[in-house]
Amino acid sequence: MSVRDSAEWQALAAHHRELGDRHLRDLFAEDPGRGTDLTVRAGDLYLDYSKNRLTHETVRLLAALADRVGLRERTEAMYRGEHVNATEDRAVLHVALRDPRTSGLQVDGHDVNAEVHEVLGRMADFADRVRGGAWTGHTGERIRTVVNIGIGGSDLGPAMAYQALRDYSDRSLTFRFVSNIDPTDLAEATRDLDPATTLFVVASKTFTTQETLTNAREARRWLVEGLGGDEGAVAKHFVAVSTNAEKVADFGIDTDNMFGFWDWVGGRYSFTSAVGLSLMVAIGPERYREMLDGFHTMDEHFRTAPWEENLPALLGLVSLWYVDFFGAQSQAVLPYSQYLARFPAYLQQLCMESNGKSVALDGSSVDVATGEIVWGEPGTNGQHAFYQLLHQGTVLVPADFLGFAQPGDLARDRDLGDMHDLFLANFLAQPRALAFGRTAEEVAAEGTAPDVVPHRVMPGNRPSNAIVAPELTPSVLGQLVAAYEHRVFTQGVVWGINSFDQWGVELGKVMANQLAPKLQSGTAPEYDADSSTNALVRLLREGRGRPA
Ligand SMILES: O=P(O)(O)OC[C@H]1O[C@](O)(CO)[C@@H](O)[C@@H]1O
Repeated sequence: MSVRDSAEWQALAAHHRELGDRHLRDLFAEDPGRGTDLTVRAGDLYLDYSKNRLTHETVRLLAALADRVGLRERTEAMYRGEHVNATEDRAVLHVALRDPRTSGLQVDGHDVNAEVHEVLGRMADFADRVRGGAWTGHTGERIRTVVNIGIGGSDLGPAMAYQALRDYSDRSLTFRFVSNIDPTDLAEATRDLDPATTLFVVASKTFTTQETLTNAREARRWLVEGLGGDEGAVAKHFVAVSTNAEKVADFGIDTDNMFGFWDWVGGRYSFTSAVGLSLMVAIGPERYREMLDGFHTMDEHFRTAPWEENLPALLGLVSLWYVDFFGAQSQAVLPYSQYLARFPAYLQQLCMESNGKSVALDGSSVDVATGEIVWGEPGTNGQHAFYQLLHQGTVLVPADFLGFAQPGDLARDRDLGDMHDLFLANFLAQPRALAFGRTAEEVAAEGTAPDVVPHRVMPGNRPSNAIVAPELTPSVLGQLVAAYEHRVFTQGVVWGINSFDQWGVELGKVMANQLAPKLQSGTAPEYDADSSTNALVRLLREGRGRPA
């Protein structure tokens, strides 16, 4: 039976018909306790979801829907290591990556905790050696720059987190992240580097990804050439992070220098696996453990808290309320922290690769809307770019505002507290303006010319969440990312889809492999694709000075 036919879904539909047009101004006027009642705390995070178009009754109905679809049972099945990724017949155990227990959970005949901690130990040893200068390059010099080569889940997590936790990173080391197969990405990243002091971390779950292997090959060529042509240099300057030891060895990286993980870690859920190696080198094993503990705090909260007090579940259920009952198609994520500049990009993969699905677990087509377009920019930059549409446009865009009471040590040491207050004032003002707006009467009362009044009216009733934490520490970052991971899972369970596969990205990869020889060949190729692609191939070949 489709979730749509359930009594719980129908109750929400009926409730939406009653509540749909109610204005947040009225909801706040009717319920003075709303601004503190519709909030929840988990770990260091405080979620205020009162500026959403809902009431306590909505939350009760959404919680009933979560029960109806068996969210609790599905969560337990995931944490137990059942193969909840049915289309790939795999367990989904990213929560085990941050579990502080060093042994116990048995899955498919393996002690998962023990294996996780063995790799974490090796990572810590390696990170300490690079940070302390004991790991030296081919010429005996210490490493000064770490270049992470990976894409998707093997890039976005560490790249986002490195930026988020710069305040905690070893400033004597430089970190760069190369992902795009556009040759300019690698060329720019290595342009001013000395091969003798550069270490490459090649991260790829499968170790078959075209972008990563091509970049890694070019990086190796650059390194070997730069160090006098000695292939022996590779061992000191390349380490791998992967599940595929065979392919790592084929590539020419000694598997002693490989940090493994497992097929039960999905790419976009892999940043707390060995994929976090570059980050661990940056912030050190101790801070890294604090981050893992932050993840674990949220994992336990999600597993145990009742839905109405469950921060990730509420995030998922409230967003679903907009997607399925208000027809919202996108979700803005607006971090008021420059350190979180890459957070929206990270969430794009997490949310859209997970829940951009139109087939249910049983193979039928879904009959409810799924997924959302996730996007955003750090405040206040976004305010001067796209907020106009959020305030007065015709589309409904629920937004998550993220804010931190303290700006971090660097800004604090420079005594920039007043500046941070201004920043926070913006963080407070925007959701308030979105929710409550400004009426025509209010605009006219300010002496606005009558013909301009309609242009200056702010309709309000635009929903948002505020997520607040004391400071962006490693632990808080972990809590935040885990909250969004479980938000995605919550949505996926209600929608009845598999949030852990990504078949939709395969076809483009196959076609790219078919088209590459047509661009590369020295003679005019056979034009056997569609007429549009054929014409574009011809144009690009001409542009590259090749016979078309
Ligand atoms: O880590 P790998 O195997 O190189 O894959 C990179 C990315 O490619 C995808 O498979 C598809 O985009 C992602 O899920 C994954 O994070």
